[in-house]
Amino acid sequence: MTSRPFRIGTRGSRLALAQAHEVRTRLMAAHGLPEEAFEVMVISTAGDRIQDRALSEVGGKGLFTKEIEEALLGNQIDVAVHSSKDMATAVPAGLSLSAFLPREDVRDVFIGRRVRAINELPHGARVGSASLRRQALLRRLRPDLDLVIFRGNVQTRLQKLERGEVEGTLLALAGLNRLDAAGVAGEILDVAAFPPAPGQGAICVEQRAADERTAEMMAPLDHPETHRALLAERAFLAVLDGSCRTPIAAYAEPRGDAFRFHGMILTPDGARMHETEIHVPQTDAVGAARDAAHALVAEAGPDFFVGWAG
Ligand SMILES: NCc1[nH]cc(CCC(=O)O)c1CC(=O)O
Repeated sequence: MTSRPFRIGTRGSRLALAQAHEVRTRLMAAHGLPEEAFEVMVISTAGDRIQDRALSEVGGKGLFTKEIEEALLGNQIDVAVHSSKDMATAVPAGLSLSAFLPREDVRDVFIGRRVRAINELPHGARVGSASLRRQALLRRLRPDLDLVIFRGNVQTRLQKLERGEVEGTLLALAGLNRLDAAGVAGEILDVAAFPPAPGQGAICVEQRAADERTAEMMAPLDHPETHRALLAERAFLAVLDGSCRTPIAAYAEPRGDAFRFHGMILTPDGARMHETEIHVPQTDAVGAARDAAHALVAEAGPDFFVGWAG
């Protein structure tokens, strides 16, 4: 270690900070370094500042990463810690994803204000979510619900729920676990009926591609199985759509040396859905996920994707 601390860049939400601190803790353990060897640097992103519109309206996933990636490229930080789910499929030139931490729980949960489960919600109840995937999946289960856009970090959403702005919301269990807040979850949703977003539950570390010293620092943190799952899910997403404008779910579930890969595309109203399930050796998963995505595109037909525009 040289004199200056190793700089870990992150957004400033409590979840983002918890994730950055997890990376720091793992680096301390892997390299026998004290806390002072690291500096966690908070970087504000457009996604954190714009709270009143759906992400799909204001430019998608890059919103949470652009300023952080600029800080990496500008050598103001050494690594950036992200939720893989928030990452666009294309990594900017000069950067690379060098480590994926062991995956947390991939499931979504329902959190109700006065009920514990989705099927207990009264007819027409208002439910908030900013995720087109969650909205579409929820519409399939409960077409009667009044779904509204619900942005903000996890704390903000829970406060809005408590204030009664909505009767329920959906969040990733991974985030709640990292915030020690899983107690608020009413119903844990099954991955078959409610498959996660590509990358959900996995923290990833981004760095300058040519920074070999940092690559060496990060190597012991990488969890190969999660890394392979994430590459497969991101390959599936890349074929279908690089942004978060569309309801797409993908989960490469480890089964021994293989993955059970489940991919799904939906129209935003949830009325139409196409899904694929394949079993594939982990080392072949990227190509198989890409093929599965192309097959889904063919199966759905061009008119399916008209509903995805805008
Ligand atoms: N879009 C925000 C976001 N990005 C990652 C997580 C959860 C943690 C994870 O998936 O690793 C969340 C909140 C949520 O969806 O509940």
